[in-house]
Amino acid sequence: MPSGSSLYLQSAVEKSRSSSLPIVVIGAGIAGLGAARRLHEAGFQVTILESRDRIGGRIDTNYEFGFPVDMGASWLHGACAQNPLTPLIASLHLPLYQTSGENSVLYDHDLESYALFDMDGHQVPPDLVTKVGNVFEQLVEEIKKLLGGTTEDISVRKAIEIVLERRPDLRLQGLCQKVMQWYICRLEGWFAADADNISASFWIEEELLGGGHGLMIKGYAPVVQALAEGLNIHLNCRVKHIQRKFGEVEVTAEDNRVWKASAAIVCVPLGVLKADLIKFEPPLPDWKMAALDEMGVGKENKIALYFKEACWPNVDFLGIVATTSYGCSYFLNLHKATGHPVLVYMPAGQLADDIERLSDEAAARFAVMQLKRMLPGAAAPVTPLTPASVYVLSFKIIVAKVRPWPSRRIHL
Ligand SMILES: Cc1cc2nc3c(=O)[nH]c(=O)nc-3n(C[C@H](O)[C@H](O)[C@H](O)COP(=O)(O)OP(=O)(O)OC[C@H]3O[C@@H](n4cnc5c(N)ncnc54)[C@H](O)[C@@H]3O)c2cc1C
Repeated sequence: MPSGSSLYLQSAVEKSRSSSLPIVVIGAGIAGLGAARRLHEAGFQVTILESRDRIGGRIDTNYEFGFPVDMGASWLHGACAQNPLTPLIASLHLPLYQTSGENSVLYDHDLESYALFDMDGHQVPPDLVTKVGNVFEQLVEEIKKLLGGTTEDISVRKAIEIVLERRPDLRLQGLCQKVMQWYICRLEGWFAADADNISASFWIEEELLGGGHGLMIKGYAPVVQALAEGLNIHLNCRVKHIQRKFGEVEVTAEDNRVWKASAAIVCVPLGVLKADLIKFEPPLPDWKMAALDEMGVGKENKIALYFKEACWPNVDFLGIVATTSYGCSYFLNLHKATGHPVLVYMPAGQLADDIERLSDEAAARFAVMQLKRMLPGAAAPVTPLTPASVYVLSFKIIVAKVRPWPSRRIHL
């Protein structure tokens, strides 16, 4: 028997179908465009309202270097038939470059195609990185045991601390300790948040689609454009108020334009809802507010550096190891995947926050300084840091899969 909410949904769908009013979708990121496309194909009238002057949201393919560089999302995580984007990507003949299979301990990378360096430019022997990777996997297993059977949650950082107290044999020293911090830095990059702010149970429970991780080497833009094709989209239209009255919805923009709709689908980032930037009337129900409270937002930025030629090892990823995850660095080498001599520096969490406070030039200098630490001889081929050779993108609000944890501790 259908539940109350599915009956409500069914009657809302019926009403929208028979209404002369459109369904308004708020936000033209991939979620909004995906929803609008499905509705359009099912015969509904749809209007999309987008606050920026472009579509795509946190998908942003930049062409300033003369070829596509994704400054927002760039991987298809889960390159398999079950991924709803797969048929679209296949129909557009967009090639994927696989950076790792599904069991990569380094999240979206394989151990085979990386080069790690210490702060003095010495390459970390690959077998040492593999050895630390094995310890990291043991840590994960211990954290699973720690959290098993409890509904309480702690941060990843806390979980690691507790496990290391219980299992001092997993505590590493010297270069191995630094490599372990790089693994943690990668975990922080995956969640776009520091280890103190990532829910350990969410991390452990997270399930990914199979098929590994494929880089969209021609950029994500064609996917966004295909979804948006033929849809009625209003740009520069920031919604500030959504009111439900008499079976209809009234959506008001910041410049006081009003849209009447049979229904509204809200596809703005979590951070926008958490910051209460859109007023709902009647207010959102308590269960939705509780769900918003339960999740946090994080940050990941990208700085793309364009070189005259590639002057670094032919691996997918370059990184610096350090005594803290904050001090570690991480670059994606687009040269291996695309042939273009571009490195993309990808800070996350607190580091992304700090870098965001710098000017674009200073942020780029910081990224180059990190590169010089790894490869002191690599600085010369860098073209002068003009806007044409550097592209910096700051996403102020991004959804991190983070859940706050109660202050109560796990009872050991
Ligand atoms: C640097 C970076 C790298 C990433 N890499 C990957 C990756 O490789 N693979 C991957 O799968 N994911 C990646 N992600 C995450 C991915 O980009 C996002 O999960 C996804 O794009 C979110 O889509 P969305 O439609 O939910 O939100 P968004 O893309 O944020 O879209 C929301 C839209 O709502 C608009 N909006 C906000 N407020 C209002 C308002 N009041 N009125 C009207 N419009 C409004 C925004 O302008 C925006 O266009 C990355 C994210 C970042 C920042």
